[in-house]
Order: sequence, then C-alpha cells, then structure tokens
Amino acid sequence: MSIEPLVKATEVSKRFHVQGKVLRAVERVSFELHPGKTLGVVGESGSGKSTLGRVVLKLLEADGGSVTFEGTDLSKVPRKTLRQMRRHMQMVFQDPMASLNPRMTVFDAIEDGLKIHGIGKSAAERRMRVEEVLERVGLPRSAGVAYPHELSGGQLQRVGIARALALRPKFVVLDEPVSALDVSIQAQVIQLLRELRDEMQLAYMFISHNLAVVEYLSDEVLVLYLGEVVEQAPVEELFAKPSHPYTQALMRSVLKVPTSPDEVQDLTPISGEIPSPFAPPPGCPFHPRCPVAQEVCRQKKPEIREISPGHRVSCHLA
Ligand SMILES: Nc1ncnc2c1ncn2[C@@H]1O[C@H](COP(=O)(O)OP(=O)(O)OP(=O)(O)O)[C@@H](O)[C@H]1O
Repeated sequence: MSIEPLVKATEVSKRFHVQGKVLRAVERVSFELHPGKTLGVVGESGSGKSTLGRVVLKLLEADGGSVTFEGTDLSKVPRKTLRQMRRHMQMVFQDPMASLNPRMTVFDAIEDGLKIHGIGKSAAERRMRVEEVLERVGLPRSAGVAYPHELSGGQLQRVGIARALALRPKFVVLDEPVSALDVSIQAQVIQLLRELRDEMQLAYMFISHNLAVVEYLSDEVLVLYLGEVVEQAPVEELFAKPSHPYTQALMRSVLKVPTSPDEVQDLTPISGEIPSPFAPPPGCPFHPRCPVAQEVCRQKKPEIREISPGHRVSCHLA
C-alpha cells in the first residue's frame, strides 16, 4: 500500500442556503482512501451521503476543509486541470437510466466518454476499448447496439459501470449503485464491483443506506447522521463492536445476508423521525431518537474521539 492516500478529505463541510436558511449537509468529515480499498458511507436518507460524494469529486464546491487527490488539493487546481483529472475520478449513480441519453446506443454512450477525454487515437481503438469494457462488465457485445430502454435494470447498471471504467479511473464514487435493482441482481453487481476493484486496484467510495450491502465491499465505514460522522471504523471492527446507538439501530433495521435459508430475522425500524436539517437538536443530534440518551446527551454535543485504533465515535456513552 502506498503511504500517501489516493484521496484524502480533511474536515470537509458543505452547506446549502435554502430560502434564507442554512442547511448543514456535510459537517467536518475526514477520511483517507488508498488504491484497491473501499470506504463505505452509510446513513438514512438526507444524512449527506450523496453531497459528500459530490464534494469529494468537486462536482460541488466545499465550504470548508480540503480534498486532495494524489496529493493535489482540488480547491487549488484550475478548471482545465480538473477536467483532465476527471477521467481518474468517476461517479456511478443509482439510476443509470437517468444518466444515459435515451437516443444514444450503449456503444455511443461509452465511446462518448472516451472522446470527451481524448482517449483512443482512432475509431478502431475506441471500438476495441468499448467492446473490452462491455465484456468485462458481463454484457454481450451485442449490447452495444441496444438503446437504454431495451435493457433490464441490472444490464443498465452494468452499462453505467462500463461507462465509468472505460476511462480507467483510479477512484469511483458509487452512489447507491444497487439500490434500484432486484435483490438477486444486487448480489451479482456487487460481486462484479468487487472483482473490478481488485483487478484494477480501484478505490471506491461506496454509498448506501443499507449496512449489509456496505459490509461485503468495504474496508472502512463512515456512518453519517445529519451530515456528521457519528462512527468511523474498519469494517470488521464496526460490525463486531458497533459503538454508536445510531449504528446499532441501523444494524437492527436492515436485513443481513442470511446464513441459512430458514433464518428468521428480527427487523426493528429506527424509532422517531429524522429531525429537520435546518434545526438540528441541541446536544447530541441523535438524542431524541436514542434509546439510551441521558441528560448530558440533551445538553452537550459529543466530540468525536478514538476509542480504539482507527475506531472513532461521537457519543458521550461509548
Ligand atoms: N442542491 C441542494 N440544495 C439544497 N439542499 C440540498 C441540496 N442537495 C441536498 N440537499 C439537502 O442536503 C441534505 C443531505 O442530502 P443528501 O442527498 O446528500 O443526503 P443522502 O444521504 O444522499 O440522502 P439520499 O439517500 O436520500 O440520497 C438533505 O437535507 C438534502 O435535502
């Protein structure tokens, strides 16, 4: 493993201004990501996962903190350089249909990306590259002539992945890449993502609201609540010793990968509503929903602290 991380985020924050009010979408998030590794990002809807992904790729401007890619501070690179860097930093979305032009064939959609980034000297070279990547993501060559509406959800997501990977990126943000797919197809696509990562030494930021999906692919996990990291740990550690009540609640609220066909799983939805991001509660932002909250949690905001190497938690009681 290289000493220098491929991607490094330091205290990254992003605020939105909506009708005169400030919404803290991402608040002081830090992480390091190395080639071949996956950072899982989990949290309920509105916790800031997509915003974090976009800020890290500089599709959105951060308000605070910094992001470096291969040691280069993204806030300091000129637009032109950023455009050139983009091929190495790609994003795959939940809904591939929305990001594909309905009037473009799969082949053209993938080739388009190559043209934009000036990859492949000739049409023949680009064709080879498109066919190679289609095959690599498990699509038949004939898929190239298909239009998006002719493909299934799983095939479309493979196209989305192919389009990103044709550029041979180093870092890919996967934003809920399997959430729209049937459960049986989810496993296939996740397996594919894992193989591609290992083969190409890709670094992933894998965004999902489902901890069970994140577990299989991640090396480290960030748990976000109202834009803030409440827990951050190596994946085995997080699942062995989830230490924030929110992480524990998330774990109880999603189906695990069954260990036997007749295993019965008890699902407990997280109680209470997510507070308004415009007016987060005082003290610990999770206290109104926390089953073990005490007076201190209502009064004082916990600082994130390390409870064992690489395991950080923001809870008074952890
Ligand atoms: N462009 C925007 N303008 C204003 N508010 C925004 C914008 N984008 C996101 N937000 C708000 O920022 C917060 C974080 O949103 P974000 O989409 O990052 O969360 P998420 O965890 O990805 O949720 P989901 O799983 O639903 O996509 C939410 O309160 C959302 O309403």
